[in-house]
Amino acid sequence: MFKIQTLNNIAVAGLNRLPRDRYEVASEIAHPDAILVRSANMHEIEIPSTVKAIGRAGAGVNNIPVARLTGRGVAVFNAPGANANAVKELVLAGMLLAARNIGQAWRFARELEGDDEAIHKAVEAGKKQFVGLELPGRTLGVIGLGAIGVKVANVARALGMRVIGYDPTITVQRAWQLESDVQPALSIDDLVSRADFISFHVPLTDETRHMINAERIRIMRPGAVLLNFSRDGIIDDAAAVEALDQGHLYAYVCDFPSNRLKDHPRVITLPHIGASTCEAEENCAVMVADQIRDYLETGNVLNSVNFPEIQLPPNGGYRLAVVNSNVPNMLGQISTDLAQAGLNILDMLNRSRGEVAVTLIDVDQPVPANTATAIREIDGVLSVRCLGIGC
Ligand SMILES: NC(=O)c1ccc[n+]([C@@H]2O[C@H](COP(=O)([O-])OP(=O)(O)OC[C@H]3O[C@@H](n4cnc5c(N)ncnc54)[C@H](O)[C@@H]3O)[C@@H](O)[C@H]2O)c1
Ligand SMILES: O=C(O)CC[C@@H](O)C(=O)O
Repeated sequence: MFKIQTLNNIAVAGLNRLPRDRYEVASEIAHPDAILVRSANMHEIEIPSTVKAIGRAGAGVNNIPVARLTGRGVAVFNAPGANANAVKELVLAGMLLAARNIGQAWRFARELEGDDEAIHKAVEAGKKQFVGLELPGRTLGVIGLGAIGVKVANVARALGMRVIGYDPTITVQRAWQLESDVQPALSIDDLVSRADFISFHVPLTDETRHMINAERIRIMRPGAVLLNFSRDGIIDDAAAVEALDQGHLYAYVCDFPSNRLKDHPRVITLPHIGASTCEAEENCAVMVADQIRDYLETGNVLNSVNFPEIQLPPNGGYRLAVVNSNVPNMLGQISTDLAQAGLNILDMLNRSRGEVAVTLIDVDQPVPANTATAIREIDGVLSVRCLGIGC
């Protein structure tokens, strides 16, 4: 029986991918084999030594201590692209909210008082405060052209906007998906100096933290709009508020409220709902539950942020799944231990990524406990699991 701990609400469609005759799933559970999480901060919690995998039902993994877990041989999975459409739609809504002053206009309308004739008069007198602008012909700059950024760029093109993008590590797959008339910016400075709307779709890392600061805001076009549906910390909020107060920026739309931002008249904050649609929550939960199940049952790895992709079709026999440091002579030592136990290797696959390697070895008989222990004790081996029939 595998034990799965959930740290956040995970859509039922995903949990249903884990058959209850083989999986126990609960928010509080002793000795979990894997953890399913959305945005809960895992940096501060103790992750039990029994955990072999973390499944992030979403894109960003900055809430997970990935490097520490890699050192322990724990695989971290996410759900690339599974919530991208949801975020794209909210970014589009954010651009329209800002361009047409919808928040302020709505508040004005809600506060109208008197009979209908008085309201009609106040409407016609007051609406000039909310004159907005249209999107066609304006320039959108997209920083980060991954699953979300590409969708945002393409939908803006479809609306008649000019689009420029910046992503020094764009993948070939994403480049193929991008509308051909999206122009590459030379640098972040180049992009921010040419855009009317700037939308961020990068992970939060040491490199991207405060990617937008006072210096970069100074080179933005007067009246520019910032959209942050990426992560709190990508934009220096204090610098953005100062530029709004000085009238240099027009609006700031973001998914990360704070005391500084939530009541500002030119800021629209939403409570981190970029991925909060039924469709996105289901997509993420199903994708990540399938990946966790595959990893626990077969050792195969798909969509991990720290482990190499590895796929060895299960043959119904006995499998050893080893996670080890990516250093010389690991395979030699492991196969020597197997040979000493009289086990014949039927199939084997080894893949590495950075400092970590995963080795899947199918053998003709169950792996004796003392052989598994001997392999576990090899210097550089991070984890060993015996999988399949009889293990
Ligand atoms: N608001 C929400 O609810 C919500 C939902 C989903 C994702 N997100 C955030 O959005 C981020 C992006 O999601 P995604 O699914 O598009 O991820 P992704 O991995 O598909 O794309 C991220 C892109 O950013 C690029 N990038 C990395 N560093 C960069 C840099 N310094 N400059 C320019 N580009 C850089 C990468 O090359 C990649 O193409 C996530 O990491 C997460 O933080 C937020
Ligand atoms: O789980 C969520 O609701 C937010 C997910 C989002 O921030 C992500 O990075 O995918």
